[in-house]
Formats: sequence, C-alpha cells, structure tokens
Amino acid sequence: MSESPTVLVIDDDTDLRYSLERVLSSNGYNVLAAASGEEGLKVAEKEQPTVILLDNRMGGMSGMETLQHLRHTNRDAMIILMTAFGTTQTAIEAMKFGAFDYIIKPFDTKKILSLTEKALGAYEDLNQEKSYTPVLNTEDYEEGIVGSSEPMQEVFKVIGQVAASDVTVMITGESGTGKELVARCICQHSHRSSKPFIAVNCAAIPENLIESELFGHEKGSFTGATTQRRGKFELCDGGTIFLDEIGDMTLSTQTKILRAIQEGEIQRVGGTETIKVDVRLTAATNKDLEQLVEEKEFREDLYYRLNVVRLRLPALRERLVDVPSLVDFMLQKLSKGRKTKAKRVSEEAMGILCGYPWPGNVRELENAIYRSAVIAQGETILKKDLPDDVLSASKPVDPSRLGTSAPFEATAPDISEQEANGPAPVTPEPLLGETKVEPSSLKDAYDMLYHKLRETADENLLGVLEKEMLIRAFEEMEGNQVKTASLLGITRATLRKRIEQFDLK
Ligand SMILES: Nc1ncnc2c1ncn2[C@@H]1O[C@H](COP(=O)(O)OP(=O)(O)OP(=O)(O)O)[C@@H](O)[C@H]1O
Repeated sequence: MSESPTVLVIDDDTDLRYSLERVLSSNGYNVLAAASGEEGLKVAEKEQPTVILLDNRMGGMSGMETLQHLRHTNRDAMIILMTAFGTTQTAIEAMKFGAFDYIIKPFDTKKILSLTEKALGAYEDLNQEKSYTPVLNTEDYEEGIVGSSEPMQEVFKVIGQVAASDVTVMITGESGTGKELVARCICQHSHRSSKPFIAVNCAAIPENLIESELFGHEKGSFTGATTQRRGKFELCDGGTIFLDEIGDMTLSTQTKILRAIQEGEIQRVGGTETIKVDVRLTAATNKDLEQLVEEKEFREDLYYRLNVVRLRLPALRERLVDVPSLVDFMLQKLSKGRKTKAKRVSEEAMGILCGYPWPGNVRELENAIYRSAVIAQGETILKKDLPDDVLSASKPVDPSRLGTSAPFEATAPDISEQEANGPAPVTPEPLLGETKVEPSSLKDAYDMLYHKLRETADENLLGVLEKEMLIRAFEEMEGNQVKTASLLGITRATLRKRIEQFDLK
C-alpha cells in the first residue's frame, strides 16, 4: 500500500473527476477514480481508501445509496458527499447515513482540499487513538445501577439491608445522583417487588392538586372533579411509593402523609370514608429538611418518621472512578436501543470525562454521552465529540490513576437506623477536614481541595485558601509570628497585614 493517503473520487462527471484527480494528486494524495456508484463500490472494497469523495447525483446507483453500501464495506473511511443541491434534507440524510461532511457544487480547490485534509485528520484520530478499555463489573448492569466506587458500594450495602424490611427510607443527594433509581432498586429487592412502584414528583404538581393526586377525590369535591378518582396511595396498595422533592409539600399534605404511613389510612379529598392502604414509603429531597423543620415549614414528626433510614447518595465528582463504567453502561444501553452506533470512548476523551466535576451528576453525564454518541462519526467517541462545557472545564486525568476509591472525597452514605418511634440522629455533611479517603498523590489532594473550595466559595478562592493556610501554619508554629511567616514564605509585615485582614487576632 502507498505511503500517501488514498482518496477515491466517485463521480459520473468526467471533467470534475479529472480536475479532482489532478488537484488531489498534486497535493500528495494517491488518487483513485470511479465513474459510477457501482464501480466505486468495487474499487472502495478492494482498495480501502481513507477518504471518499462521492457525487450525490449519478446515473444508476445514487450517491446516497452508494453511501449506505459504503458504510458496510468501508466502515472507517471518511466520506464527503458532493451535491449540487444544498437542501436541508440532503444535509440531514448525508449525516444520518454516516457521511463525514458534504460539500455543495460548484466548489473551489481550496475548499475541497481543506475538507479532505479535515477528513484525513478525523480518520487518523479515529485509528490512532487508543480506546479506553475499562475494567467493568457488568453484573451491575443488570441492576441498572452502576458503581464500584467505595461510596456506591456502601449505598448497595444499605439497599440490601433495608430492602427486605418495610422501613421508610429517606434518600438525599444532589439532583441527578440517582435517588429515584435507588428507590426503584429498593422496591425490586423487597417482598413488594410484584406490586406497583409509583414515583411522584411533589414539586412538579401544583399545590392545589397534590392532595387529590396522592389521595384521590370524590365526585364534585372541587371544580373540575367530575368523577371519583383514586389517588396514588390507593393505586399503590401493597407496593412502594416514592415521593420525590418531599420538601416541597404544604403542611396540610404533610399531615395526611403522616397519617397514611403511621395509621395506614387515607381519605379522598371531599370524602368521609377512611380507606386502608398498605404502602411502603420512600422519599427524596435535595433540600435541607433540618432547616425546613427549624423554620416550621416541615413537620418535625414527619421528618422523624421519614428518617428511619437515611441514605445519602454521593455526588458524581466524589466518585469519578465510576465514570468509565457508567459511560460503558450508557453506550451499551444506547446501542442496544439502536439509537447510536458509538460503542466506546477514546482514551483521551475518557481522561476528559474523568476530570470534569459533573455538577448535574449522572444525569448530566448521561446527556453528554448521548449527545457525543450522536455526533461521533464512527464507533469511538473522540475528544472533539464531547460537549464544549465539559471540554473547557475538565482537568483531564488518567482514568487508570483514579484507583478504586473516590478521587476527591468519599463519604459513606448517611445512614441512621432508629426504632420506629424514636428520633433519628441528624448526621451533618462531612466537613473539609473529615475526608475519609486519603488522596493518593499531592495532585489529587489539590484537586480535592480545589473542588471543595469551589463548592463552598463562589469567588476569592485564593483568599479563602490563604486564610486556611495561615490558620494551620499558625497552629503548627504555636502562634510564633516569625516562624509562621518564614514557613509561609512571606515577611512578618505581610503576615501582620493578613492577620488583620482575616480578623485572626
Ligand atoms: N448509578 C447509576 N447507574 C446508572 N444510571 C444512573 C445511576 N445514577 C443515576 N443514573 C441515571 O441518571 C438519571 C438521573 O437519575 P435519577 O432520576 O434517579 O436522579 P435523582 O437523584 O432522582 O434526580 P432528581 O433529584 O433531579 O429527581 C437517570 O436516567 C438514571 O437512570
């Protein structure tokens, strides 16, 4: 095979074919030509060119048809469709059938050369980049919850411990961490698994409708109640109800929920009949319920009832080690559903995904992977396919260096079991100094510190850091200003200024 990259021109226009051959070969390409789709397919299969310039309008097999055949015989080739009609439909079709790009005729030499160059670059990226091969525990895939990091293993343990009993489980964690997924998993592993699981997002239902949604209503109980309707608690009898965003309910609804779980009884809106229900409750919130209790916005007795077992889901940035398996799981799901053809991620792209703090957690990762898989030209997602916000904010890491524990911070789920009638202790979120897993290197320590600071301070990061360093250095030097200044590498005068500035006297 020739050293120079091979370009195949498929066009039934002899003049254009000839000029393309001339331009491309004088720019160092090894050029092959075919005068029809049928002929082009034969040459392409035999010669496996890197780039194919394909005319859309040809007698016999059309460009679009040829393109579809080529995608089977020449999977990695970069195909540029040449079309005289630049319609949106042609563009969409061409990309849908896996073209690298398309160009509208007539075009100038510079344009076709630069596009060919670009296609060649993409080909090289695709073939030279090693794809990342994660070590996976595919058993998790069947459960639908992926995570081999220490914090997730703790979560799984708690799920196992609580699933068999009927205790109320309160799931906390940032948005997108998988609270609903965990609630479903608890239900699947309980004796209620054959009964309904119903999820209700309390924040998404208007205040005046939430009670009717949960407990049902009698005909004529309010304007619009034209028939009797059963609510979620009744529909869920024998099963598990998941109340998401429970912190968003009015006090009156809270009272009724308390009765439903305490007495196992409900009343439809506008009704007098007491209906027995047997429902296991799981609930979630990303609000500070303790604060709501203090502000009398949330009933204290309900709070304690809900907190029989409390499960805190770690943010994804606390368990970046799970990113490779989550990505693989997501890609498998997508390709099974035939939504995309991407099957893997290049090593470089995986490094970027593992170095991004994912403020929107697994949901954000899911969206990013879906988008990248749609954009990817071949079976491998490359750096260029990743969303801009991920590319710009990521500090790429070597995925294999992430180890088995969380890189930034590992916090065991916040679980506290209590007897049904006793209050559950409220476990505060861990503080900066309470990180349970040692960072494996100084770089990890800086990463961890940086992300912690980003969570707590919106600006003046250096100022916050400086103050903390100063306090610690002072403690170590037992308040000796000369030694502290020398340790910090500043003059005593600067130290005094900082003491005043940070009010440390
Ligand atoms: N560990 C996980 N493994 C696989 N997929 C996950 C995992 N965690 C979350 N997901 C996926 O991420 C998406 C968001 O999860 P889910 O809706 O359960 O989050 P949430 O915490 O309930 O979010 P919100 O607070 O916004 O309601 C879902 O599509 C879910 O399937």
